[in-house]
Amino acid sequence: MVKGELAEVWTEALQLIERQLTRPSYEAWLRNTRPVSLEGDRLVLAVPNQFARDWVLERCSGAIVDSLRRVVGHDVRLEVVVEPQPAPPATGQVAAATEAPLAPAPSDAGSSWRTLSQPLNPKYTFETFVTGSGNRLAHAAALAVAEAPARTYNPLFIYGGVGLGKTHLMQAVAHHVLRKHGSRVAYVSCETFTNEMINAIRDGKTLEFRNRYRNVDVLLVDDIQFLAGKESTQEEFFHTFNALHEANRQIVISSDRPPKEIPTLEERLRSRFEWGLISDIQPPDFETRVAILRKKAQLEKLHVPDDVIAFIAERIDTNIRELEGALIRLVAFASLTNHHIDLDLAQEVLKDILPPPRANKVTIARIQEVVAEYYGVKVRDLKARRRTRAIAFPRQVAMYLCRELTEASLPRIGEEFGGRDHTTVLHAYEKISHDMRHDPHLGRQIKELMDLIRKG
Ligand SMILES: Nc1ncnc2c1ncn2[C@@H]1O[C@H](COP(=O)(O)OP(=O)(O)OP(=O)(O)O)[C@@H](O)[C@H]1O
Repeated sequence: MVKGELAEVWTEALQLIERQLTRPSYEAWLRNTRPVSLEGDRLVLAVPNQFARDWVLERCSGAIVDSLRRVVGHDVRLEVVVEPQPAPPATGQVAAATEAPLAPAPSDAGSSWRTLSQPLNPKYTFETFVTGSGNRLAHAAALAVAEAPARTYNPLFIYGGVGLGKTHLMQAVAHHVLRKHGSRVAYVSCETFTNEMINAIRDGKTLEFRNRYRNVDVLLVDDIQFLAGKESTQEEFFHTFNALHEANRQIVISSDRPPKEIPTLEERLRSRFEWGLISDIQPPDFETRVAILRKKAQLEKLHVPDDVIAFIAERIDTNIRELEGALIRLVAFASLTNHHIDLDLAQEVLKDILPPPRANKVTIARIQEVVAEYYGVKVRDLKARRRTRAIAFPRQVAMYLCRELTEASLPRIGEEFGGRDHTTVLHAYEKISHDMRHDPHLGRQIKELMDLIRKG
């Protein structure tokens, strides 16, 4: 398997493995693994030392093999080798991190500066971030902050559900600031901040810890909800926040919920988080999901037909990580088994990971299936360019039902019927509505079809 594909497969597998292990175990042992090769059913994994090798083989080979089976669709034999150099970070997010993540270290900061920021994923930039109704405001605010740190919203607080792009957006700010201003940027997860603080206390180096964090131009802290219940970390973060804010430095924070819903967050911190701008990210709508998949395919130079993209986008509607995961799984499977990617393959390969269509959710695909069967034509014909009367009528009925029973826009319905214009859909809708009023027989057919479609 070529390197890029292997990285993708491993990225997806890591996301599944992560769910099966405790966070500290995952961070300690799997974060620094590197996939070396996957030939046939043999996966070679590199770890930094013998201890890690023993641990991985003894404690998580089951999780690894199990996750890989789900990604590539067959059993995999695991081989772990020791690679003494520090392996490049290989979590889902940073698998391909190659560029130097930090701005040039200020001469007085020395090596401690280098250890301050976590590595950035080179792919998480504004250029690769697709905007849509759910994230437009958060994107605009992040861009404004990146363009002019500490001059617009300070702090910027971004919150949203799992896998909706908070980390991507935070790191896009970091990349942009580094590139444009060459400033000192620190991107850390709340957990890293906490761990570093604990270590500093243990090693009697609290002063150094403070100086490091209070000397940056832009501080980005991811997943701040993990401050909940950690009193001394909250205390420390409070002072860091004040020092930076007073010195007119930019602070960007992300969380899975708004400040007032973070339990046991001290009032003084909560109110500070609310000083600047609070912006949420909502799940993407269908068009944005399609655009994200297209962008991903384009960035990875993958050819994925439009109907396959629409199929995945229709079925995964809440989590962008899962959306991308489904695409990667499909591409990996097709490449491993030398298959051409089409809708049949997508349905087969993704059947275990896609949520079942919601019982009461009527989709365009469902309407097309029912109408085609009812009138004895093929779904393929409904989507074809042909205009014969025998097909035109069921097609118009199907378009009418799509407009009545789904929330899809006219252009989107047109897209699903062989890329027809939205005016064609509107015409079909008006024609069938008109005919129904004059033809009770047609009225009964439509009613019958609606019942069949809703039965699911
Ligand atoms: N608008 C977008 N355009 C392109 N890719 C996106 C977008 N939003 C999210 N992604 C991709 O989806 C994946 C998950 O995003 P990310 O890790 O930023 O989510 P998150 O909100 O931080 O999740 P978590 O709550 O688990 O920390 C990433 O691969 C990211 O690149």
